[in-house]
Amino acid sequence: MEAKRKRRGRTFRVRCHREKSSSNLLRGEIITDANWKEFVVWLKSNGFPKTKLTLGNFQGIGRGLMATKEIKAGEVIISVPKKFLLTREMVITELDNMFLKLGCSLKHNNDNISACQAIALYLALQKYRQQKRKNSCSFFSSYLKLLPKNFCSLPFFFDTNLFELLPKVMKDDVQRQRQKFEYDYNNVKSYLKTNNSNCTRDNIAVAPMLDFLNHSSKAKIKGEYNNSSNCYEITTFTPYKKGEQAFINYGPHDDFFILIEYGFVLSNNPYNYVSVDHEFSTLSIPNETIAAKEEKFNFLLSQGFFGDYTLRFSEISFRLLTALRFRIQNQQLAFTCADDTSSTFSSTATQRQHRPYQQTIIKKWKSLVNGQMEHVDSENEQLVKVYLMRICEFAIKEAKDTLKILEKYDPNNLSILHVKQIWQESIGIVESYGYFPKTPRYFCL
Ligand SMILES: C[S@@+](CC[C@H](N)C(=O)[O-])C[C@H]1O[C@@H](n2cnc3c(N)ncnc32)[C@H](O)[C@@H]1O
Repeated sequence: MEAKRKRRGRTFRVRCHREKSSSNLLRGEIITDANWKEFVVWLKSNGFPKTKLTLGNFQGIGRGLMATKEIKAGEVIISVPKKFLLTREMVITELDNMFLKLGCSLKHNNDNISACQAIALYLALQKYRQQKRKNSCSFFSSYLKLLPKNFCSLPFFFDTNLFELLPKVMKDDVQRQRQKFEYDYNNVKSYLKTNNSNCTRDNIAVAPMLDFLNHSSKAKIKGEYNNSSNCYEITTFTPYKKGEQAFINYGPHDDFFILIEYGFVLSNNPYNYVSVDHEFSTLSIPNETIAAKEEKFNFLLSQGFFGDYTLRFSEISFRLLTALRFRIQNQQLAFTCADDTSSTFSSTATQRQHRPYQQTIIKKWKSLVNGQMEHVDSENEQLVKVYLMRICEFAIKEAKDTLKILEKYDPNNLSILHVKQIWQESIGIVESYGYFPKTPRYFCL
């Protein structure tokens, strides 16, 4: 009796409310709108295998799939029969039917369209029909109604100002993605006019239900086509309790890639990295002439060691270390040849006398690359640490300067938050590197 009275008290209710809120945060809320109900009926009436998953809304993530019962490690969580897969072939058949119904007499050359282009065209036409409130005759119409209404968080859509605040490596990839889009778009236009076009073959498919699964780098899964059941199956090796969100793993991707391709970022993503190519190139090394720097960069290029220098959580790329060990050797040599302060690596006549030094440097460096030697020597290793610190300081400065600029932008804009997180993660990575002092020091060598 006493216990019962206590359970009805205010503290109990507050605690219950708090527990409920925090479990909602983890578990999300089930979505039961008309579109979802129609989708479930469509799946069932067409023989889609039963799943222990339902659509939910999860705080901080959005829609995803929730376990309706306990799921054990090793269970197949989704099995998509072939007829539910929106493949290139399936879409082309649907497009042909659509064109026929529209009275289009043009014979499209289906060899000239890739899977990605055909699926995009099909989805765009379906969306257009939906907007015009025309009845869809597509087998997939119940699924198409559930596709996200917008997808604007990709850097593809960033305006020039925000685009300029992305790390350089991301900018290059976004530009490539924009060019690819332009190419695909033009190819689809040529296909519609039945002009000849050139398309590279790809192999993608859209899978109802399966495509509601969100990504987690911790999710352990296997996805493969089962030839005996003719289904694409997802097996999870991560168990889930009833009410938890189930995830798949889109691959070992860093946040640059995830933001560009999927429009979100993860915190503490173990695959994140900081690119320091620019910092390496602009590093000022005493006694290194412009000609010597160029010669060294050309040498690194010829050996396949130029660029792609990265820092990861407590890990410096071998490429960066190896390039640095090579690049700063002439500083050491410049100390030994104090009467001549110009570069060992220059090609001027006065420097030819230093060719033997150059040969020694290259020989030592090749031993490093082959793994025959670990370091050039202790002095070189000391200098490597000094220059690594400089690189870290420059990388942190760039991140902090960009974050300062981002402070002026709308703090509630999702894309701004994503870009901020990218730079904050960069600071975390650089600071995780042991040589870097927490309070920045600037060197004057
Ligand atoms: C295959 S869909 C997954 C289902 C999607 N959430 C939906 O509502 O249809 C992939 C998209 O889901 C979102 N997403 C996936 N994993 C996420 C995560 N861990 N955090 C935030 N958004 C995520 C991204 O917008 C991504 O482009």
